[in-house]
Amino acid sequence: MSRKPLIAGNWKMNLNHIEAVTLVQKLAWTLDDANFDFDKTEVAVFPPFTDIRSVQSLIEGDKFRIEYGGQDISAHDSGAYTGEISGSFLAKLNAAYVLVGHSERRTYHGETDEVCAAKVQAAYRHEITPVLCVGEGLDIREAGNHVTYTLEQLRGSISGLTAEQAKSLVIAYEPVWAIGTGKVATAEDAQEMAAAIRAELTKLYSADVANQVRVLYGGSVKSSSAPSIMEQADVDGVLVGGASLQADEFAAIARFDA
Ligand SMILES: O=C[C@H](O)COP(=O)(O)O
Repeated sequence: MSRKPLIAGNWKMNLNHIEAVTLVQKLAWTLDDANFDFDKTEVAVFPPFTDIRSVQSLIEGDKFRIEYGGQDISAHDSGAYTGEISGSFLAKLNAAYVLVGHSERRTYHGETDEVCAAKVQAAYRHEITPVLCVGEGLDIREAGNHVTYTLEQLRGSISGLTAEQAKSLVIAYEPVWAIGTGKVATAEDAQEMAAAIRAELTKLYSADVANQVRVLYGGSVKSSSAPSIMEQADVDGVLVGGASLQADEFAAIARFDA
């Protein structure tokens, strides 16, 4: 079963819509100059909501083969939910992906597994692929409970998901202690969790479903660490934060096998 690698850049709350256009242009040109093979590896960016229309216009206008998505989605489709963004709005902007349950949403906005499960469902209602984020904090890792904890978070966040839906799911394992800290989990840590996630999906669904799900690693990924992470059998991509804000560095991560 061959899963197409996904190199995803989560800009978090960085770059306004003008800066967004500059970055995407530079990224596309850098990859083109390097004869990047978009058939072999997918590249996606997750800009702030206010940037997405500009990013869409640029990508569609210049026929760049870069995908894009939202950093969050409302569990609701419309109504009195001030500040929230409906999946229907993201779909109208041709967003291919949406992040769900990023640790910063879970930590600062109190998103529970139940909320994440509703957001995953909202994404599927609007034919957007969710990139579901899971991962443990430092205390849990140090106590050696990281696999149990992360799998429990996974089960809670995909509750109600059908096998058909699960096949296209993307899961990002992001150990919280490695996010923005410069501490990268080892490639073996990433593989251990990616394999555990796939084994859990086999139990919940089937080996066929589990083999189609893409599992990414995220947490302080740089162009120097990406190749060994991407070599791992169960790791299908990376979710990059800080390093995705520099076109050259993000392009170098996408060219992990160059
Ligand atoms: O979504 C991305 C992750 O939170 C990783 O961020 P980072 O690469 O800045 O550590």
